[in-house]
Amino acid sequence: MGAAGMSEHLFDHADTRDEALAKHIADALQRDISARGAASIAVSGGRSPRGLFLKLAARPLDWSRVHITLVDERWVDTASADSNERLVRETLLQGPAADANFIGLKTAHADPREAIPALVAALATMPLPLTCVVLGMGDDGHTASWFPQASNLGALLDPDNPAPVAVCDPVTAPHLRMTLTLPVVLAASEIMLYITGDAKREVLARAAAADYPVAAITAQQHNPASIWWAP
Ligand SMILES: O=C(O)[C@H](O)[C@@H](O)[C@H](O)[C@H](O)COP(=O)(O)O
Repeated sequence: MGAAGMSEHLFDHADTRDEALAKHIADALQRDISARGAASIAVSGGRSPRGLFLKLAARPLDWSRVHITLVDERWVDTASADSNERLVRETLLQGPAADANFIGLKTAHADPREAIPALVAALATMPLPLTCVVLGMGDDGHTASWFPQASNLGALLDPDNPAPVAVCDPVTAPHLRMTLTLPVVLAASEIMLYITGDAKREVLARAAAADYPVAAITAQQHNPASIWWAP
């Protein structure tokens, strides 16, 4: 399924995949803690990563030196079942990992565009470039909140976009979104694509030919992603 340079980690069970990826991420975070005193990660929400987050939270790390943010967020109250922040708080920011520094992408602003200056300032407090970015992918080939029908998709995927975050109206999915832009993701030390199920594996395989937004990750060779797949 991969383009040149991408490594594939294929598992028989989601549980073993999650265990292996949690260890891989924790090792990367530990390397940055040792090398620069702090580490950073952006994680995706959605339905898939609950098991990964529970396993990652259980890894022994000095979590007070870890900075966590989201790849993207739905513009809903953080108490909503659709909130990615809620998922991260309930699964990843638990036990010792509750000491991590978390920056959510949802503010109290009714209009997400008004939140951008505050979010840019908040993200600038993280150790950058990010140590890891964990991307999910939708059946329509979106990743982050880079949705195929979004009117500003070109800007979201512009490698020279100076804005680290942007608002996206997905058109084909509920809720306005706040999302990291492509340059922030590509600048990370490691990009992981976290993919579950045969249908998504097929989407990934045709991403470049179909010009899906996820091809901005899979068809570039500047910073090849690793794929972590389970049925
Ligand atoms: O908030 C979101 O919608 C996401 O962060 C999004 O990019 C997600 O990773 C994919 O849509 C896959 O979502 P599922 O895991 O729910 O299939």
